[in-house]
Amino acid sequence: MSTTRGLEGVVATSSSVSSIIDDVLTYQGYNIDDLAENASFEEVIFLLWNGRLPKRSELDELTKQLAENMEVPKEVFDYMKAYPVDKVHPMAALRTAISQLGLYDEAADEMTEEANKQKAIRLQAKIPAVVTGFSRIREGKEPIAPKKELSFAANFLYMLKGEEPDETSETAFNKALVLHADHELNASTFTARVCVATLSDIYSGVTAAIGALKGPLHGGANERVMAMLMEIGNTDNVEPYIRKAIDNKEKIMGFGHRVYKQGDPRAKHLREMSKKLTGITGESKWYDMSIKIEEMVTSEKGLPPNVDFYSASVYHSLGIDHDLFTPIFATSRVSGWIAHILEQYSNNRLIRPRAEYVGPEKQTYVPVDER
Ligand SMILES: CC(=O)SCCNC(=O)CCNC(=O)[C@H](O)C(C)(C)COP(=O)(O)OP(=O)(O)OC[C@H]1O[C@@H](n2cnc3c(N)ncnc32)[C@H](O)[C@@H]1OP(=O)(O)O
Ligand SMILES: O=C([O-])CC(=O)C(=O)O
Repeated sequence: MSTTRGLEGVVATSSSVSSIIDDVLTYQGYNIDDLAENASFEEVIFLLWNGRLPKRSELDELTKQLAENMEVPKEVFDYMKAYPVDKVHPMAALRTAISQLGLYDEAADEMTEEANKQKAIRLQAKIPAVVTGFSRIREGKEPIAPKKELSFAANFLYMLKGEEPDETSETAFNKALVLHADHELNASTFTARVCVATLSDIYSGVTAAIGALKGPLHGGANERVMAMLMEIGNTDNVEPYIRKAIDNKEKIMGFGHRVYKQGDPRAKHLREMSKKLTGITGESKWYDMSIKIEEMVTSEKGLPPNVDFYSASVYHSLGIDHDLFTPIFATSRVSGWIAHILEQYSNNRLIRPRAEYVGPEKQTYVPVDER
């Protein structure tokens, strides 16, 4: 038996949800550049789940179903109020709350295609209320009920802040949601597929995926990019800070990727958004510092930025708390997880690879008092 560390380059399934070929990312064959410029997040959800873009009436129907399912059972918020909120990371709160949502879904273990599609809508619809509700509760405020007439992106920002976003913020947030929606067999999506391939339910699959996304080598990197920018503080400090990190062989958050070698095609959109939004807020230092870091890490380490690098200054400019960056990633990525979960169910086989045994052999049991 031979092993490949971290399963690098291993093709573990076939999928028609999204592809990365020669550093080009497509969702169901649509280039991400095209979608980022033109699509609403609701259209992308439909695309990922159905394999084609919706007609107007289909988009209206999905939007209506999402709006009707956005509210979260009161028990979920009551339970959140009992969390040690000042110590709990929002990703941990999200992981628990999504698992808890399954307790209040009578169809949680119903495995028909129709039941799973309905649960998919309920999960996608409720995740903004869960993320924003926790954010409000930890500030000692009540969660805000969604407004049915707002877009998915606008509703998220509305429920977070209590006021409807301006058009620039809504457009930027929608674009960020589109850019994060799916990404082939990344670690959290693989986790979701492994989980549901046992024929476990969709809530278990999404809960497991949230756990995987939380880690700093995956979705958790965006929050840490902002922590790095805050620590650096200003453009003059970039050079010595990054030099030290490179010399000490430290991982620089927001750089590198297992699949992309020339660069992550999502980063350029986020870079543009960062430039625009930091210009509007009058805090262009976050963008200027990011550009300087990118120049240094790219030229000295040959590592281009990934999706997490510029999303940090984008979300910061939208006035979002830094520890909500990864839950926002999850709010978008749940659409991709669900697409992969439904695809897995439709052609399922248990995922159970092998491990090469490298431990001791031919051991003989010795009673505990004789060891
Ligand atoms: C949405 C996402 O998940 S995008 C990724 C988000 N994660 C991050 O931004 C965290 C920082 N980046 C990383 O840790 C890595 O680049 C990963 C996890 C994304 C990819 O990891 P892998 O494909 O396993 O690459 P691996 O970690 O083995 O790195 C290969 C080499 O490049 C170096 N390297 C990779 N990324 C970085 C980085 N960000 N900073 C410094 N060095 C790096 C490694 O130290 C290693 O060097 P070595 O061969 O001298 O030991
Ligand atoms: O594909 C990966 O390994 C990580 C990533 O960029 C994503 O999940 O968006």
